[in-house]
Amino acid sequence: MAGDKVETFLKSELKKKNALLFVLIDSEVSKLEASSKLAKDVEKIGASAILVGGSSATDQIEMAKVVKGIKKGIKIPIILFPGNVTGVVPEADAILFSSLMNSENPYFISQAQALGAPSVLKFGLEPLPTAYLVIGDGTSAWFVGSARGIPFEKPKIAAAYALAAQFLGMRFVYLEAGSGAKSSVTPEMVKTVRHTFNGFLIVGGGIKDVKTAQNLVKAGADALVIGTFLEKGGSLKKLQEIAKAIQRSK
Ligand SMILES: CC(C)=CCC/C(C)=C/CC/C(C)=C/CC/C(C)=C/COP(=O)(O)OP(=O)(O)O
Ligand SMILES: O=P(O)(O)OC[C@@H](O)CO
Ligand SMILES: [Mg+2]
Repeated sequence: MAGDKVETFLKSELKKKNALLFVLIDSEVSKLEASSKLAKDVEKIGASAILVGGSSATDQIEMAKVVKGIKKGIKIPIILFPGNVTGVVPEADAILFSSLMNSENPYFISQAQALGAPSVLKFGLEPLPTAYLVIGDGTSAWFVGSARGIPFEKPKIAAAYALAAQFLGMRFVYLEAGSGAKSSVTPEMVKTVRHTFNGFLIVGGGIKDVKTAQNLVKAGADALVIGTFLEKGGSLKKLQEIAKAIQRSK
């Protein structure tokens, strides 16, 4: 088995930094050269991991190339963020082995996982057991994953799912407003989930400014995921400001 190197690394980073920044690279959007450079740059400014994935990333060959290319230049872990079995590729360090718990389609709750698990083992990827909870609607993850989006203003429902995840032995919860979401998950929802869930709490979707990031971390997020901001040409300087701000905002 792949051991628990990445999970241990993330926990020790968390102790040092208080909250972590994960950068999402969508292999459909950023091709090989651009993503290798991006990964190096974001490592320099304090990102703790690179997530590679996309809800419509079906080109496994391209994704494998991107992972291989990124890996050469960085020390922080590469964590796969699969939208389907096609998101399982070799040479990454770990995988968000996620179940979209609030999907209406059992495929995204347990079938994709069953189909992908043998490759995870074969490629020696460290599986990070993750409850992937889609909040709101209208985003790619919501549509592709047939999610019954948890309403933004229903934090208790999110907390109930997070508690169920904990009882099922999952050590990560990912509150996902969706890539490019108009607004991020509310700090109130993060706070409510934080009170209930003991594990590693990831929050993503629509985060693009310091204030939002700080408020989510103050509410209890352990890691924030940022993707679209960079895809849309957001500056590394601003990303660095976000990284610095969250590392002392709890
Ligand atoms: C564990 C394995 C093998 C599979 C998990 C399968 C699951 C649970 C999928 C959840 C549904 C889904 C489609 C999730 C998408 C996750 C993801 C990579 C989102 C990133 O969003 P973008 O793909 O960047 O959004 P755009 O498509 O808008 O770019
Ligand atoms: O692209 P953004 O909106 O930063 O969202 C990141 C991630 O949560 C999407 O899965
Ligand atoms: Mg994308």
